[in-house]
Amino acid sequence: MLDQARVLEALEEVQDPELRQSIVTLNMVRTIDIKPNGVVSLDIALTVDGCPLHEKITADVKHSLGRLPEVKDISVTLSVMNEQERRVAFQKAFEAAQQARQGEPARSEGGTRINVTPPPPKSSGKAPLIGPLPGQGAASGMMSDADSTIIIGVASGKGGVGKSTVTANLAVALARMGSRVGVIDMDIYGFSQGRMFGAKEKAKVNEQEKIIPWSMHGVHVVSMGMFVEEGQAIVWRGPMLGKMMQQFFSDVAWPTLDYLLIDLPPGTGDVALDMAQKVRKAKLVLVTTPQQVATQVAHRAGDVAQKAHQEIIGVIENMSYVVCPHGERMNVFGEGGGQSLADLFHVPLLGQIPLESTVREGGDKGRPLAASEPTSPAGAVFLSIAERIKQTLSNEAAG
Ligand SMILES: Nc1ncnc2c1ncn2[C@@H]1O[C@H](COP(=O)(O)OP(=O)(O)OP(=O)(O)O)[C@@H](O)[C@H]1O
Repeated sequence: MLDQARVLEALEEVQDPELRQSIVTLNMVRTIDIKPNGVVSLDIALTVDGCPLHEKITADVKHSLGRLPEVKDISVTLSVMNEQERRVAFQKAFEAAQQARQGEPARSEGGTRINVTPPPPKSSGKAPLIGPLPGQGAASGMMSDADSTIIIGVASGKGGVGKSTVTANLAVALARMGSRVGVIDMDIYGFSQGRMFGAKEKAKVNEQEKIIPWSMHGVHVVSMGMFVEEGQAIVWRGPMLGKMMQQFFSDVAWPTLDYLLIDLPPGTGDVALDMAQKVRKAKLVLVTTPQQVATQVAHRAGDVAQKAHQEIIGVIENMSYVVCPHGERMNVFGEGGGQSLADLFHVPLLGQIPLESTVREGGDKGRPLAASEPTSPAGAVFLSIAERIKQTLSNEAAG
């Protein structure tokens, strides 16, 4: 007999593509109505209005329910969670990711799985390579609270807002100010730091069998691009991604660093959750564009960070305006998104970066603008943001 329990059971396999958990676990299925003629009507609550993934969720729901022989037709209505429901959903996603890491084997959904595990370092078996789960003792190296490297994750709610561009330019700007800077390109599905920094070489290991980071424009960088070509499909899920992050911290011959920036994948998926849990001292910068919809999605990334008690140090608004030939500013993508996101989290808006073709060209040519044209309008903003971050953090350290 077709009842709510069977419908829910069938829906278990449908995941929120961003939170990577079942829509049932996340309480996204609000109502189920089953008519005697086999028509099933559902109300699914999205985590945020304008969720760009609603088509996928609807298609997945229809696909899963369509496999039940008694189901003759499916009608899906989408609504939006309120603040309280959203918080519960994020908490559940967070807890599920935590459980998944405890011993679950790596899963792949087909496609290429690339094992980048280098030969075990000589120290393996002695020091723990991975940061502990909360309450499991002290972490080691750059993941530990004791190490003085300041770790800053660069996050965005959605792709294409310029998070990788901002990461590269901020790193260069910090290095120009005399800091020792590293970058981990954790944007596993869309890694681009190799291109942005102009690095092409594949991974090399030193005598201790640790990966030697690329070193360009005064910045040390590791990326998936050391192992595979940009654009190559990589299909990895939770625990495997956690392992990747572990390797990028522990199995790399990092020099002493003042700052380590982490280019996170867009959204609030496994990597962001993982970093929040493993690298508890990591701080976060949120990148958004001026549009309200981008801000709403970035809000989710910030929400997850706050759940994990991760400090958000500020918001960077990218593609904020175009400088016209006579010097006036034109807000092509609207305005106010960065400030309203900053206000939501009670953090400063660290800077507004103009939309400039030189920014894109710098990224494509492997010469970040902060290195090639630091006095251009956008170059100067990158430097002022780096200055502001440095100042904020040293004020914090001074108490
Ligand atoms: N301020 C800017 N002016 C002009 N072009 C920009 C600017 N910022 C970023 N871009 C361009 O926009 C595109 C997307 O930027 P980028 O790859 O940094 O975004 P992203 O948020 O990291 O995306 P994803 O997470 O999907 O990889 C790139 O072509 C980049 O050169």
